[in-house]
Amino acid sequence: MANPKLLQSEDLSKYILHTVVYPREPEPLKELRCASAGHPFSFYGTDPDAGQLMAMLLKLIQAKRTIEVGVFTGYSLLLTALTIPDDGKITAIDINKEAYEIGLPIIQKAGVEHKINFIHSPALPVLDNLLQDKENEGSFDFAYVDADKDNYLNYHERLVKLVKIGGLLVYDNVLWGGFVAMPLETIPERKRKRTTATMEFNKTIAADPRVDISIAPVGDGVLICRRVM
Ligand SMILES: C[S@@+](CC[C@H](N)C(=O)[O-])C[C@H]1O[C@@H](n2cnc3c(N)ncnc32)[C@H](O)[C@@H]1O
Ligand SMILES: O=c1cc(-c2ccc(O)cc2)oc2c(O)c(O)ccc12
Repeated sequence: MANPKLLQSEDLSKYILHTVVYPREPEPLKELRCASAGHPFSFYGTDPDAGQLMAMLLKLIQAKRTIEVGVFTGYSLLLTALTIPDDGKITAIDINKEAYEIGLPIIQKAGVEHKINFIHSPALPVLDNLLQDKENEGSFDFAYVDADKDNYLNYHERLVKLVKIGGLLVYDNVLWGGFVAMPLETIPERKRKRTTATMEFNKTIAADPRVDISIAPVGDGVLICRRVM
């Protein structure tokens, strides 16, 4: 299903998905997307166009050691596992193991489970724990965050230390369906807290000298940060 989200044009979204994204989507990812479609939160899954960009970034930096905060049924996780080399490793963290178990048989069938260390936990203590060991500092090539939006700044503070200089930190949903650019009073009340958190996050990252940045308006808005110091 096409999702007009940011482009505001269902036809253009459909065009992009059907012309350049779906024809190149690996079969296991298609299968995982279909297996997740019946889930009440199926919209949580990383958008396939954002996924395509993510795979490109992983390849460009030849990522081997990655970390993911927010797994759900595993679309972005499987994408990463299919993209990094056979001896690559992904530390993947989520509080929801049931959702991960929906995608797990497909991950196993794709022959990439050995690259995954799934940690069933809130992410912050896991990141803090990793930082207890100095050896983990600057040891990751790539980090992907697609979890509780209110914590993005907390994740950034930890991940920027865990990712090496020259490595990438990628954040999903930074344009939050376009709400970040709307007057607050026009935004449904239940969406306001996350909208202000996302606005605050974007503003803070824009002023963070430790990273180069770019927002790609694919999916729901993907912020790419490159650690520079
Ligand atoms: C949008 S979904 C992730 C989608 C996933 N990247 C994909 O491609 O399918 C967000 C996930 O973040 C997880 N989550 C929320 N709060 C969390 C926290 N504090 N620590 C770890 N995971 C969390 C939720 O359980 C949910 O599975
Ligand atoms: O509508 C959502 C909500 C989330 C979300 C909310 C709270 C959490 O603790 C985690 C995730 O994430 C979304 C998402 O990643 C997306 O691509 C679309 C919509 C939502």
